[in-house]
Parts: sequence; C-alpha cells; structure tokens
Amino acid sequence: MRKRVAILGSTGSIGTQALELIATNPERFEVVALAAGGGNPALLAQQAIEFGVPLVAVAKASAAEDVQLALYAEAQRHGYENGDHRVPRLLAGPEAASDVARVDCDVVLNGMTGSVGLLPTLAALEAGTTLALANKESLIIGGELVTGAAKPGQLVPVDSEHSALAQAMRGERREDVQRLIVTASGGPFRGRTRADLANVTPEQAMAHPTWDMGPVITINSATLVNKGLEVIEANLLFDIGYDRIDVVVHPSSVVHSMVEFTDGSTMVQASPPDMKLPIALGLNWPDRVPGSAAACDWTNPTTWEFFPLDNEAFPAVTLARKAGEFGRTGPAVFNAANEVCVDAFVAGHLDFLGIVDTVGAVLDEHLGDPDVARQDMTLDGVLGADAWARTRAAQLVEQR
Ligand SMILES: NC(=O)C1=CN([C@@H]2O[C@H](COP(=O)(O)OP(=O)(O)OC[C@H]3O[C@@H](n4cnc5c(N)ncnc54)[C@H](OP(=O)(O)O)[C@@H]3O)[C@@H](O)[C@H]2O)C=CC1
Ligand SMILES: CC(=O)[C@@H](O)[C@H](O)COP(=O)(O)O
Ligand SMILES: [Mn+2]
Repeated sequence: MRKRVAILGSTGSIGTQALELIATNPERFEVVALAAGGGNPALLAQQAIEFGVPLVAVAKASAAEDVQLALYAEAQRHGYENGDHRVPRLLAGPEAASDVARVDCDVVLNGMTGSVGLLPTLAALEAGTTLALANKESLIIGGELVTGAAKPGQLVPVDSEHSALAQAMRGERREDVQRLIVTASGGPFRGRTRADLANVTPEQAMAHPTWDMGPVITINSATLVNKGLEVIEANLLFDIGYDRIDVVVHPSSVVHSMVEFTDGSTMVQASPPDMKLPIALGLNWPDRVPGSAAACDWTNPTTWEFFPLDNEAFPAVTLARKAGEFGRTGPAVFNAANEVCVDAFVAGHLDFLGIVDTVGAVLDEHLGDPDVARQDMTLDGVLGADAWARTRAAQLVEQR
C-alpha cells in the first residue's frame, strides 16, 4: 500500500526535496495534498499537476487567482481538456494549510517556516495522522500543547539532528540514556569573535557551509539560534532535561547528533549532509527507504572534527536554554522575536549582532513579567505571547 502524503510548504527547501524523493519512489508514496504560502504560484501548480494532486492550498488569498491560472496553464500543458476532473481543487486563506493538515492521509509533512506552522501541526495531530515534522518552530512554541496532542509515535522528527537522535535511541531503554549531544556546523562565522561579527552582511550570513536551506533557517544557523531552537526541540521530543543536552560544533555536518548511554557508550548517526535521508525516514517511519541518500565514503582518508561551542560570540544557545527552562510562553517569545529580527536583518534594518541582542532583551522583559509566570499554557496564551514579542521586537529594532 502506498503511503498517502500531504505536504505543507511544498515549494520550499524541505517540500521540494520531499517531492524529489517521492518522484523516485512512486511505488511507496502518493501525494494527496499540497500547501504553500503563495510566493511561487507556477511552481506550486507544476508540482500539483506533475504529481496528480487532488487538493492544493495557498495561504495568501491574494495569490489564489494566480495559482488558479497557473493550474489551468499547467493542466493545458499536460493535455487536459477543459473541465477535466484532474485539475486540483484550490483552497485559499490563512486556514488553508490547517485544512490540508486535516485531510484523510497517512502522513502530513510540515515543511512550512515559522510559528505559522503551529495550527497546522495541531490540526494534523488532532486528526490522528502521523506528523513528519520539519517545522520545528511549531513544536518549540506549542510545547506541551503539541507534545500533549501527539499519541506515542505520531510525531516523527525530520530535523536532521533529531532524526539522528531518534535513530540512535531506537530499541534502547530510556533509563539507559545519559545525555544527548546535538551537533552544530557552527555556521559561516565559526571561529569569529563577537567583535568580528559586527559588520557581517546578510549575503555572508546566507552562505551556509554545509546545507542548502531556506533563508530563515540559514540565518538562524549563522546566529546559532537554530541550535538554540534545536536544544528546546530535543527537550520536548525526548523528554530529557536541559542539563543533559549538550551542543558540540562539528563543521562538516556528517555526524548529525549522538546519544551517550549510562555505560559510557556513544551512538553516532552519520551520513553526508542530505535532508532526503531524514525526510524519507519521516515519511516512511519506522521503516527506512533504501537509496534515500548517499552513505559515507570510507575509501578516502576521513577526519571528523568536534569543538566546544563559543557561547560568548554566539550566546543564542544559552538564551534558548533560558527560554526553554522557563517553559510556557518563553520559547514562543524567543522564536517570534527572532523571526522579526531575521526579517529586519535581511531587509538591512538591523545589524547581525542586533538579532540575538534584541531577542535577549524581549525575552528578559517577558520572563520578568510576574503575570507571565502565573499563566497556564494555552493556545491563546502562546498566540498572544507570539504577537506581543513581534510588536516588542519591532519597537526595539526601530530604536536600535
Ligand atoms: N531546509 C532544510 O534543510 C531544513 C529545514 N528545517 C525546517 O523546516 C522548515 C522549512 O524550512 P525550509 O524548507 O528551509 O523553508 P523555505 O523557506 O525554503 O520554505 C518554506 C515553505 O513554507 C511555505 N509557507 C510559508 N507560509 C506558509 C503558509 N502560511 N501556509 C503554507 N505554506 C507556507 C512557503 O511557501 P512559498 O514558497 O509560497 O512562500 C515554502 O513552501 C523550517 O521550520 C526549518 O527550520 C529543518 C531542518 C532542515
Ligand atoms: C539540516 C538541518 O537539520 C539544519 O537544522 C542544520 O542543522 C543547520 O545547520 P547548523 O548546524 O549550522 O544549524
Ligand atoms: Mn537541524
């Protein structure tokens, strides 16, 4: 039986790689729905017709007409007659991705970027569908709302480090796990001091040394915010305390993370950097998809290097730990402030160091509010904290 897959964020880095993988494994997977933001109507339409997808969704209502026209044009190119029932149904608007997440299917792959992925993540979990989760932000900001909505085994990590951790812990007893060691490439500015980072440009920050990814996660890798988010993600996915989650810099991104056990053994998951491997495992969990990606080549001399993280030049992981340990709406504020600052940096309105400095200032303000510590964790609370952090971060960016 082929697995029926819905892809949220189909036009992005994760989405397009997932579709490439599905194209080479047509006997294993079929695509039943696609969702995207609306930034690339032609690509969305091309994907929909090429994969024979019956349902397509676009978040920006203003892009709906362009997507509809692109669907007709693509259908015509494939020789469809007018009124052909294979032309997909189109949903449009901010709820559309959540509607797609609720369709009857075997796996929802959430490859959207940002906190906008939260409601679709919850929708997929509530529908009882397996959720292959690349959109780490939804788990991080939703916290216990997301983990509490997931049945055992329903939430499968696609993030390379967390896929590695899940693979290394398969079949192991939880009480035998001592520590999780999350690897970080160190980003394009590895080895620089804080002073060296003052004038780096968006173009330099976009030059990731090992991964080709969407713009937000690429900037997050340069600031190490991505690694901070991943520490929170590891805590939530594997229910392991922050004091037992380490970060180590591993520039070549071949070791995707490690699990240390109580007997002194460390299990390493290694493969050349290629997201198709964790995407395939996410779509086909618990089974592997043969040939998803190339394996390590041992015919040439190989060295793996590991370095401690420079928390002084890159304080984002320390800050994320603070947000994560506080819990509740702390991670949502950390993430939302960062999303605003990344946009501002890319637009040339904020310097590189200003990203994490501003996130830290917004987070401290939030954690210092006595009402925040008293609040229960609710969806409205998370959405409210996200909105507040966006406004506050924008004000601080303006003042900087
Ligand atoms: N890329 C990678 O290798 C990795 C990514 N991740 C995580 O995966 C997620 C996706 O990253 P990446 O693929 O790089 O990001 P991209 O920016 O490349 O893609 C984002 C996708 O989300 C779509 N999108 C935006 N808003 C909405 C919306 N409201 N509804 C539906 N779709 C929407 C975009 O559509 P449009 O094109 O129309 O704007 C696009 O298809 C992130 O959370 C990231 O942290 C994790 C590990 C590795
Ligand atoms: C591929 C993936 O999972 C990314 O999250 C990656 O880890 C980013 O690289 P950094 O290690 O530089 O953050
Ligand atoms: Mn990652």
